[in-house]
Amino acid sequence: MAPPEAERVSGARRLRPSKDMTHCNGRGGETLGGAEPVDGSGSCESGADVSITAHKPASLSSPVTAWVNGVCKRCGGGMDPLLNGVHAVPSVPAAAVDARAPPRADGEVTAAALSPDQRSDRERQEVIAAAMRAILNELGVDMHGDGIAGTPERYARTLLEFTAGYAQQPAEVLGGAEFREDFGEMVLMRDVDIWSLCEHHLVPFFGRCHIAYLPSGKVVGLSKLARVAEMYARRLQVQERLTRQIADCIDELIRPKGVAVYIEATHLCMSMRGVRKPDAKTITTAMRGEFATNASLRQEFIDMVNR
Ligand SMILES: Nc1nc2c(ncn2[C@@H]2O[C@H](COP(=O)(O)OP(=O)(O)OP(=O)(O)O)[C@@H](O)[C@H]2O)c(=O)[nH]1
Repeated sequence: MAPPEAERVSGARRLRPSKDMTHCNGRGGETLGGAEPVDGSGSCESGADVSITAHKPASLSSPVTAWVNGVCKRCGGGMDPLLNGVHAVPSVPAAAVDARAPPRADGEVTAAALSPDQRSDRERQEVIAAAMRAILNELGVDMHGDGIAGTPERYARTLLEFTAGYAQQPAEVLGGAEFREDFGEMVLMRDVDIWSLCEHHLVPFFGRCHIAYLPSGKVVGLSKLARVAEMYARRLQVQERLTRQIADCIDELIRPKGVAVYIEATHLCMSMRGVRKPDAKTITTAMRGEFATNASLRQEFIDMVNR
């Protein structure tokens, strides 16, 4: 008798087998052929909104049953986004695992490949976790330990946090916190910590950002300057682009007489790998308006930053 189709469920549920299923080999590894379908066995404790299909693995005497956060408690294996690895597959579109973003003329990395509208946050997390599980499997990591078992899901949440800035828009970040004020001198916010991921190696770069502007009839809520920096830092970046984006955003949103941004950062891709120069620091600046045209004002800004 042909096995029933997998049912789409969420929360704790029963698993039903499908002939299209890939199988657990008890090691969270390769696909096995010829496993017996299991009629209505298995349950899921993950609460994940995915369709999961299950077969009785050839190498196991009882069916795959217990899933916790997408991890099989029997073998530590998970869901293979490439449909050919580990024993269950989340029901996300094939396009969901295509990490290629459409190229943009200005070379900027967009979120298009990371957050298509058709996918929920939960689905995105599952796709990333599944890809991470495949990577860990490929590295030969034993996924049975208490600490490592939930790492793919943990990593997915972390990566989404690191890139949360893609979902934010400048106007929302500013939130209308502009106040008419008769103050035309330089406002400088120093020492804003930034943590970002370099788009080349996906490892952190971090440092300090200093933002100044010359008000033109209105001032902006101080926290919003730091929020603008945070929004752009929480994306895959290069330091130069991050610096430019912060300056342009403030320039366009509040139309001051000038904006200056100064970032000093350490790139772990240069410290813990590659050329291995842990003390190297990169400084980038972006000057707009009077900061670009008035050398003494620019110097005053630099002096205040380095004071
Ligand atoms: N301009 C710029 N370059 C960066 C930034 N972050 C990382 N990089 C550089 O991006 C470059 C990528 O160079 P590739 O030759 O493609 O990569 P790679 O073989 O890993 O290079 P190495 O880091 O030299 O080992 C490296 O030189 C990195 O130092 C950044 O924020 N700005």
